[in-house]
Amino acid sequence: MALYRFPDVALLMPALSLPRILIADENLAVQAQLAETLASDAEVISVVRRGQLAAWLDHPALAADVLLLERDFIRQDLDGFCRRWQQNPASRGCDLVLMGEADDDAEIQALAMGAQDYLRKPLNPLLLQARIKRLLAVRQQLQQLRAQTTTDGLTQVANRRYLDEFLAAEWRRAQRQQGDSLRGIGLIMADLDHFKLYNDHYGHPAGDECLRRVAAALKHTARRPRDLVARYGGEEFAVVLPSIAVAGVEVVAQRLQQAVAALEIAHPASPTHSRLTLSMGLAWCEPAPGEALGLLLEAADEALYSAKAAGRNRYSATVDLAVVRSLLSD
Ligand SMILES: Nc1nc2c(ncn2[C@@H]2O[C@H](COP(=O)(O)OP(=O)(O)OP(=O)(O)O)[C@@H](O)[C@H]2O)c(=O)[nH]1
Repeated sequence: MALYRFPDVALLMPALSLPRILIADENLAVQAQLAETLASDAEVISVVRRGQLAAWLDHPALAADVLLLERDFIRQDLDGFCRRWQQNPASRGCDLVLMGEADDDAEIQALAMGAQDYLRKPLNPLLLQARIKRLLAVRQQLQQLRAQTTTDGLTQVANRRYLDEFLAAEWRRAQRQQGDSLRGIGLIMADLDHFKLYNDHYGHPAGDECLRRVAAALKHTARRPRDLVARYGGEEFAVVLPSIAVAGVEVVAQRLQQAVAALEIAHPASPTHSRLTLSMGLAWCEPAPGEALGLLLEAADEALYSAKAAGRNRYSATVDLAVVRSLLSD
């Protein structure tokens, strides 16, 4: 599957729209029966050819919550399909339910292959509805739980744990896409200037409110579907920019700086500026096979340090890891 889908934290929040169920079955009578049974609980999409299924699964915007798959639809290599399904990050967010004959061995095999459930044919509409409702309810609970464990409680942006997961997945994706012109990853480490003095002056609750407003402004600014804003710790945020050219990183940094300036948060205790400002370290990389992700973080961190040392309220030049690599090998 060509396209990669890693949900933004906001997408992990409980969905407000109906869940989407993709039904892959060549039998039109079964399709009609399923569509009628599930229509009140889900948006139902019918797929009757294998090519259509691949197109749906490959397209992140069309992502489904559940794939209801007739065993014979895949024919010879059902086991291989299920294995690829589990390994592929693009399908990780979608539950797999197999349908087939009323046969214990087939059901055991389906569950062993990683399907969430097995529906026996001929389908009993009430049983089918009950099973799918239960699956969707569990799914929603898991999504809520995942949202809690991946979101920073104070600022509601991604937390450090999700950042690590996200960056590692993007890094691997870029490593797989050798030759792709847009496989560069930008990383901006942003730190509020003299935030200790802000806290000392206004108190911790005001400091917390300030962090919330800045986080919202960053998130509003880095808003491409695959951009990620995360709280790295304390008053430091990380902004990940997948599929970006090196020149784009500074453009985003400039916008982030403007967005924080536009908040016009007074900071009378600051020795450098009368309003709250950000310092940012910028790094960019086209990851080579085998290259460690830690280098990108280190580069952005060091660049942040130099932006602070140069007087704050500024961003560094973008550190291109290819240049660092060639300097190291000289
Ligand atoms: N209100 C509030 N403050 C926090 C939170 N997390 C970290 N801080 C504060 O952020 C401040 C960070 O201080 P420093 O690391 O010394 O840096 P700074 O004052 O921002 O100075 P520079 O980074 O050098 O510009 C400390 O006072 C922390 O207590 C939080 O969740 N809420």
